[in-house]
Amino acid sequence: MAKKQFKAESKRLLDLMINSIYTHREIFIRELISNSSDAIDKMYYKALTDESIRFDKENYYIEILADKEKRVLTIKDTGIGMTREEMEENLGVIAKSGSLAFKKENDLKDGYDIIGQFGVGFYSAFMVAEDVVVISRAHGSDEAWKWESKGADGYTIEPAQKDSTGTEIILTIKENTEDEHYDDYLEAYRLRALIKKYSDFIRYPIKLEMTRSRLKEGTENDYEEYKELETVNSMVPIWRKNKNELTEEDYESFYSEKHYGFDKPLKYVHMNASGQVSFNAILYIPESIPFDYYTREFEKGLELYSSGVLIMNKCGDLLPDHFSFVKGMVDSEDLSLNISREMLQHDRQLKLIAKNIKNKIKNELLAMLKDDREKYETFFKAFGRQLKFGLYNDFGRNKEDLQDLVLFYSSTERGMVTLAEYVGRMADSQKYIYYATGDAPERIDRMPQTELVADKGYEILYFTDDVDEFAIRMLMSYHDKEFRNVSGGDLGIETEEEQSADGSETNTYSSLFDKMKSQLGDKVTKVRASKRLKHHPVCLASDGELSIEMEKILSAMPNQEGIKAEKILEINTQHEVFETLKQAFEEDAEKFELYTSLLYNQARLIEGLPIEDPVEFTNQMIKIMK
Ligand SMILES: Nc1ncnc2c1ncn2[C@@H]1O[C@H](COP(=O)(O)OP(=O)(O)OP(=O)(O)O)[C@@H](O)[C@H]1O
Repeated sequence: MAKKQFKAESKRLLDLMINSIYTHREIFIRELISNSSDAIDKMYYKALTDESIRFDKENYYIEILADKEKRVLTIKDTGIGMTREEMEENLGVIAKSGSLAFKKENDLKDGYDIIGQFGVGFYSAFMVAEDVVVISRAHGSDEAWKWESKGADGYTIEPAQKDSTGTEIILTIKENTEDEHYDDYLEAYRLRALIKKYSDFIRYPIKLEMTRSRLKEGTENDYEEYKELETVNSMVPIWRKNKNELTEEDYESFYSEKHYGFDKPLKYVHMNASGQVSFNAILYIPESIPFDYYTREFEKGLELYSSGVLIMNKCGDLLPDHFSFVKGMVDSEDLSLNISREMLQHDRQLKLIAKNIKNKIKNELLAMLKDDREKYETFFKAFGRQLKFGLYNDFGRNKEDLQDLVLFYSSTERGMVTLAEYVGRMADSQKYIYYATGDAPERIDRMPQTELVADKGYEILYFTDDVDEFAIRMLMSYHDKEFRNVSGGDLGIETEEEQSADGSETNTYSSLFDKMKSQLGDKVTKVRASKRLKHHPVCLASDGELSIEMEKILSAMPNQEGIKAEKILEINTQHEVFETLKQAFEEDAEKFELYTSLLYNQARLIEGLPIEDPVEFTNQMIKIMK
């Protein structure tokens, strides 16, 4: 029998195929199963137009058998098979796809499931096999043919024996090497996992031969091994089913089957989109935070399928960072896959799908916020931080998507509120949206800086997360209402009369304040009479771009230690302590110095800032206690 040679280009191509197209050897099984599925599909389509063919479902399946001793893995199907010519054309010419040709000839529109299109998948078998035999009998033919190849050397075709229509691919699996454990592909449990991973939604049964053991008949503890075919794949993808037929339990079991999380999903969304781009998606919002969510190791993304075949485990491009908590899958036939089917060409369709998904998640969250507040707050507890990071990132580019989804603790409502709710409640006289920063609501409640705003009866948003103030600064305003830190300069509250009174107070005591300032040096930029303090003698404020809270956060980061907020020491001139201070200013320089230092340190303590010299501070306390 004459050995036919691959054309020179084909040889190189085959070499490329085997060594560089695919990153994971294991996908050979996906490729061969997809071919078998295509071959059965072709029978199905033929039966649609040819009355002589009956398509009885039970006769169409794929079988996978592994023989460890002989190192042989066989993939059999009852599909359309190949004639001798088809073998020549499809297996002898790389990048020739009989499946694509079939799709074109039969004018199959999108929506049909034929998977093959590049004419290369078959050769991935050479990544794991040293020898590949294909025995096939075409539909309507009574002869069978055997194709055999060891790779780049070429192939042979000869007559063969086969009783029924279909194809058998017989792989002699390579010996193990230091780097690669080829034996894996002969282990039933491993094969089962691979089939589940890549080909779970192939529409025809994939039957895997499993070795099991049972008690020998007539014996009490004598076991024997036997072989049994087990259907491994789920076949009908849940996302193709009619939504009305599916129950909450169906979605929940899909969530756990796919290992999207160990929790119960808080919400699921089933999308069937058509139009500019058609795709199906099942998305989940988890109930609890994955343990690695707020770490660098966390990888966002959705599973991506094309015609039911897994293309990517985590396609990050499908989700914006601020919705990175979403789990689930997308299936679309409109994607431009690259030849390895492992990646997508950066494509318009994918962008369109991502945009649709983003809008859908946003709307679902808004709906949850409106209709099920308790659930939304559970969600926000877990992932609210990520939404706030989203507001801050990319220079606030996503604020339209996110500003109505964030919640903050409210001083008057004693619970979480939206910005819209806050603004809706604002009094006519109120110019700004006020916020205060601190570790916890209870601590912020007691902050002297909140006194004036709270006394006016205005609501204050409590920022307890590191990211809050940064996010809000990026947002700048909400529906034309600007944000104001209660510790900041102009609070827009005082009447003109009050303002000039405060101004004149600062003037009245200017020499006293100057003296305090010169003692404190660079520690503060200014000492002034406070407009906001009611019951406390002293506080720190900052007028500049950077608040004291932001300084705390930034200085905890590496290489940011030098960042300082402008600090202003504010003194309550109505407080009785101020009387003592005034007296000391007139009469006792040493006492004045002591009081200035103590007041400054108290202001730092209230602000949650460390005291620069704790020993000196306690010595000073002892001095006044004596
Ligand atoms: N099990 C099979 N039964 C019938 N024909 C097959 C079978 N396997 C492969 N073929 C034929 O061989 C051709 C080449 O297969 P190959 O896997 O290389 O490419 P493909 O499936 O067409 O495209 P892709 O590279 O996108 O998978 C197929 O198009 C099909 O015509």
